[in-house]
Amino acid sequence: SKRKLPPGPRGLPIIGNLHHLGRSLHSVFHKLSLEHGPVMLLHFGVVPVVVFSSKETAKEVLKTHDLETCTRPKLVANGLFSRNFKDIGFTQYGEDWQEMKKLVGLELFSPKKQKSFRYIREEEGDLLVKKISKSAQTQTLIDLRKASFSFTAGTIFRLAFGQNFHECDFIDMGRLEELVLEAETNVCILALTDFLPTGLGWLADRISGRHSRMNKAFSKLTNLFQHVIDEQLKIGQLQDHSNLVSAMLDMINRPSKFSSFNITSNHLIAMMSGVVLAGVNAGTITMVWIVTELIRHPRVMKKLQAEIRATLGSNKERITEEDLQKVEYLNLVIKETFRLHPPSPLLLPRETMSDIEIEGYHIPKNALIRINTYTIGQFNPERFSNTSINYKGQDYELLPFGAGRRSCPGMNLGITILELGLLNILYFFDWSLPNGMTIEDIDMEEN
Ligand code: HEM
Repeated sequence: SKRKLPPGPRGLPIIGNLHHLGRSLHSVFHKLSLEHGPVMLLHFGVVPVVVFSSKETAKEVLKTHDLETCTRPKLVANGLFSRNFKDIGFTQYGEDWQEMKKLVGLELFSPKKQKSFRYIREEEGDLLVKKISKSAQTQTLIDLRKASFSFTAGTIFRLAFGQNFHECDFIDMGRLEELVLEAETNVCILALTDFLPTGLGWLADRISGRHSRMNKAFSKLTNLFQHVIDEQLKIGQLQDHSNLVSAMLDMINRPSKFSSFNITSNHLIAMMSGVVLAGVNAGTITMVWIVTELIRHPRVMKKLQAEIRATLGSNKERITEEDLQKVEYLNLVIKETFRLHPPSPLLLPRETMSDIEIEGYHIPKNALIRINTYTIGQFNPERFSNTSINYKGQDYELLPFGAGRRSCPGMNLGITILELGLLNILYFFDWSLPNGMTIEDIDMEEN
């Protein structure tokens, strides 16, 4: 009596028509789901992909069937990026993942660590203000993406890697951003090996140069991380565990003291890559969308700045973390932007570990699952004022950090960095578009 999954469009027609559906996978899924409904079966080559695009079905997957769907598929690009699945984000569900999660819980995200890193976040906020002030004084344009990247990456690299990239002699921020973007683009590539029958896809990826492009992008990032590791080794005092990298190096050097989990240098590199991709990109993207939406809605921008300035007082010299979470309207703006522009619009891919049933549909074992939070956001235009809906993973209409076992472990840190950056940007500066540009000129399509 089980219902069969409703098929989406098949094969060649979709390949021929993809370009008019959008530049990104999520905009393609969005448009298809408008036509085919909240549960949709697609065929990526020989692999069934099931897309869920409603809050009800997202809850079924992420809550009711969390345990049966919380592993990750072994996609080629993800494996290359994560040194054969040695990070947290792309690792299959099991003991290694649990150990890695415990490790970051202790060495990066614990309340004690977060407290000890507070000065780093605040200093990076000061630096952001200093940089923008310089441009303001000389009336030079600001590239907000670069400024946001520098702030977010600067903060996360310092607290996770113990490396200050603003004062670093082996790479500058601009080049770092290029490397991260290149890695990000490549980790999202769907290799043909993943979806074509054995051998055929493998060959196609080699002939097309796809495989070697991915490898090159990731090895550039690895070279950079090797520099960071060398610096940490030079500084020594690894046993202090003053950042995630030094803690992991200590565990690699003294395995008998930490015998429960055999950490290798591959875990370390994979972990560093994961932090860059998950933490730095999501934060930067969110900051850019928030300011973009504020520029497009000048009334909201004015009201927000007035509230921030009234709440914090008019003569502050610097923003500190005591100022966070005081401005309720900022929280609303963040939630609304998360709804419209979730930085990870399809979450990370999941895979069913057994047959399951959702809304009467039979989903087979080993199916690839995507949760389309982008469409869920577009389809639930409930406003958040006067509601208790939040982004922490209990409300399935708003899932910027995912939900369930594989949800984002960096949520609190990510929100702290985001709010600190926004308060600095909005308290000290007024913003407008470059000369001659109007709101209509802003390209809102997502990559
Ligand atoms: C605004 C900031 C951030 C947003 C919006 C965000 C969003 C997300 C999302 C959507 C996922 C996938 C969840 C899923 O598939 O269900 C994720 C996973 C993850 N995030 Fe974040 N993230 C942010 C900041 C951070 C930071 C600062 C870090 C670390 C420094 C981080 C580390 C991770 C890791 C390690 C995972 C993989 C979890 C797993 O698979 O078990 N994130 N994040």
